[in-house]
Amino acid sequence: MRCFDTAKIYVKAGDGGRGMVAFRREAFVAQGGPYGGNGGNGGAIYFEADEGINSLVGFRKKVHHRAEPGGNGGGKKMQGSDGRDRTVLVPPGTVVRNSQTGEVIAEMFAHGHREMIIPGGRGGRGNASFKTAKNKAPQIAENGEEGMEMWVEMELRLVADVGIIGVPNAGKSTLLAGVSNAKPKIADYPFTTIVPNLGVVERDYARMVFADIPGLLEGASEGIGLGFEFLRHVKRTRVLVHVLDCTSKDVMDEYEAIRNEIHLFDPEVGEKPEIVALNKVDASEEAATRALELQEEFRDFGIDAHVVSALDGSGVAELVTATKKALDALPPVDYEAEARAAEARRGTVARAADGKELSDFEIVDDPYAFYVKGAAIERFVQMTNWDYFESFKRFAQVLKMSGVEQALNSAGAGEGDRIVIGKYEFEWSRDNRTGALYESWKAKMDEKPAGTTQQGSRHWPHAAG
Ligand SMILES: Nc1nc2c(ncn2[C@@H]2O[C@H](COP(=O)(O)OP(=O)(O)OP(=O)(O)O)[C@@H](O)[C@H]2O)c(=O)[nH]1
Ligand SMILES: [Mg+2]
Repeated sequence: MRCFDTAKIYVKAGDGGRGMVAFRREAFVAQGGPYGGNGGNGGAIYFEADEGINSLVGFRKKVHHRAEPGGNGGGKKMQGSDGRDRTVLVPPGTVVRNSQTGEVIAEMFAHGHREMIIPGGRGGRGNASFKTAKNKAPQIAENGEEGMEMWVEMELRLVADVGIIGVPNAGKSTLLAGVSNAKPKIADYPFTTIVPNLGVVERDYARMVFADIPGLLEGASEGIGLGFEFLRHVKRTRVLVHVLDCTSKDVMDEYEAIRNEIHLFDPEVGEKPEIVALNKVDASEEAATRALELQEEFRDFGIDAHVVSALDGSGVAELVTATKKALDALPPVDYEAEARAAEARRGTVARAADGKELSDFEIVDDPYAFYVKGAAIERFVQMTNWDYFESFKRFAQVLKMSGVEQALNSAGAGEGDRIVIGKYEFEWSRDNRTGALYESWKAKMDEKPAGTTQQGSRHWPHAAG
């Protein structure tokens, strides 16, 4: 079964720009201070609900969505430019989940609702930012933080005011086509409609959105048949139009079956105002007579039932008028409150390393290497620019301060063992005197092919420790 109301896409925030190492060189300034600017921040990924879009089908063609990286810092303390944000437009009613964890990260209900999904990577600091009383001429700068990437799953929950429900073949799609501009699939066998159709109905200068809810049948609330998927769509409608086929032998049984399903699925949905359409009265004399009897029966229950023919349109205008009256009687939807409530229901998307300490890590080893796993230490390593010896020394310092060095030594890491932190791999050495550090840094720099940078290289080993 193909379903067009879900999609899976890849989003990535922009990487932060690299910080620069530069020194002031001006006539009459004898000892120029550090003058390297910070990198700009990467662009963020935003989602925005737009009523001009009514399905997720377009995301089949466009799967990857990336925000712009930040610019690198320049000399004269020039800050790199911030990367442009990327906004992904989705139809109102889209629920966005982290596809790995299943966690809901945004609910895009009202038109215009805009939300940041992933923050951009932070710009790396240039050497001007590293100046201290002790080190007046730092030769150190950071890489920008990598922008987070994520696969997200989107599901379109219809935002329809009116849900058309009924057993298969009752005439739901025919009714939707009759009242609105929609062109649903209509055929003389059950389950023609497997994707909910939406139709916009204009009445008295007001707009109502009708949804043709397909495939409701007994057992649907337990996930049997097609029903369960679509029952979810009924949730957000405000009024139900229940279509009955008067040519059927057991109209009342069918009515009860659907009511039971809805009630089992969600009692709250069962509480929504319901209007009954006694359909197909044009089909035969019997159907017309039966319709009038049924109308009486419903009246006894206090239910407003309309005799209609979705096919030739008789009674349909009155049905729409009654539907509008039922809608108008309900309190208006407070979309802003809904958006606030939705936001309160979930946590904010934070950078993985935010709020984490460098000392929050664990050591995992296998025959290949010792892995140091911790969001903050991984970010630190990723942002280290190995081109500068001072960065390398700072790295060695951080390994000591955070307790990583001690943990690796206790775990049995020995001379020449492989250490992996995030995407970077190192060779372990217990000798961490400055001279030894410098030798190993220099050896690796010389080894590096000319013209390459270390950015993004997975296996550029360094001695450290
Ligand atoms: N005579 C007559 N036939 C109708 C009427 N309404 C629908 N039909 C016919 O009934 C059959 C089913 O109609 P649909 O509108 O596809 O029914 P549905 O409820 O959407 O069915 P599913 O999508 O399969 O659940 C089609 O052959 C329609 O032409 C009506 O008012 N009179
Ligand atoms: Mg249908």
